[in-house]
Amino acid sequence: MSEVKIIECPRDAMQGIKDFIPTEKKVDYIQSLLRVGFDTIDFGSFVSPRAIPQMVDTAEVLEKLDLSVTKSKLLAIVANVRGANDASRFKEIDYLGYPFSISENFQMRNTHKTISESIEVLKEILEIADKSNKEVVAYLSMGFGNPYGDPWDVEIVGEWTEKLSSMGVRILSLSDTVGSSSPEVITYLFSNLIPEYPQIEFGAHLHTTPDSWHEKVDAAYKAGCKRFDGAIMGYGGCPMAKDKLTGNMPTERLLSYFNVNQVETNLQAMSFESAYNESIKIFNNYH
Ligand SMILES: CC(C)C(=O)C(=O)O
Repeated sequence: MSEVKIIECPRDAMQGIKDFIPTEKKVDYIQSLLRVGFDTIDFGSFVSPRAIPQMVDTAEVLEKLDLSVTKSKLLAIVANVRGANDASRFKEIDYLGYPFSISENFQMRNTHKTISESIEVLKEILEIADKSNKEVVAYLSMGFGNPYGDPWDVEIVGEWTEKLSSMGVRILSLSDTVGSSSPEVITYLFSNLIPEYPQIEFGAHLHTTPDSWHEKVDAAYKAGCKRFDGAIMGYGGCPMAKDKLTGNMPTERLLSYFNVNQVETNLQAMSFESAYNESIKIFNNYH
């Protein structure tokens, strides 16, 4: 039995790559991840192809995956009601991931909506998920700090957690979209929010520079977080934050942390190695 959930995010790794990665290559890469035993694969997004052209073939990728080899669940990111409706048609998708930024500036940049408009969107997405037998994973983007000039403090994060909880969100991933978190803030937030909201599964969607991955994971794990997002080699980052683009938490670092600390992840080492090689093929060839 795994003691932590690891969510692999090929979507976040690929979404900012300019060269179009052919659908078959995406399928091979995601298919290799499906064999590893990750709790969830954040495999694609149903968003405007004008905003994120790389993800235009998410539906086609999904149709080509062989899901008989896996117990991993599938998560697709949606940024509006249209995307949620598109994703909800696929019974293979378990989770609709909704990025909700507590930075007005970033929310506008990411979805062309204000925070209060985005809350209305989230209400509708929760209803769509409910009707289509899916669960919403809400991401509190800029959850650990805000470099875009909007007010940010831990009380604001607490107020938004309360609001999302009252709306029925049951999985809330604090998201460090631009890698601005510090171990102190990570510790403070998880160790206060987790006991206060026992009905919520909290996750850490961390972005990081190579020198600070360990202190971030260590802070989150020791503060009680059991759900971690990562991407092999730390590829990717949010294209809407191009001025502050910071890579994802490298999955191999997460795994080494859990290995050293004897935390069971139940991942298949050999399959992870093949997936690692598959992802290197992609990221060496497409930029
Ligand atoms: C959609 C979310 C999870 C994201 O990729 C980010 O905030 O970095």
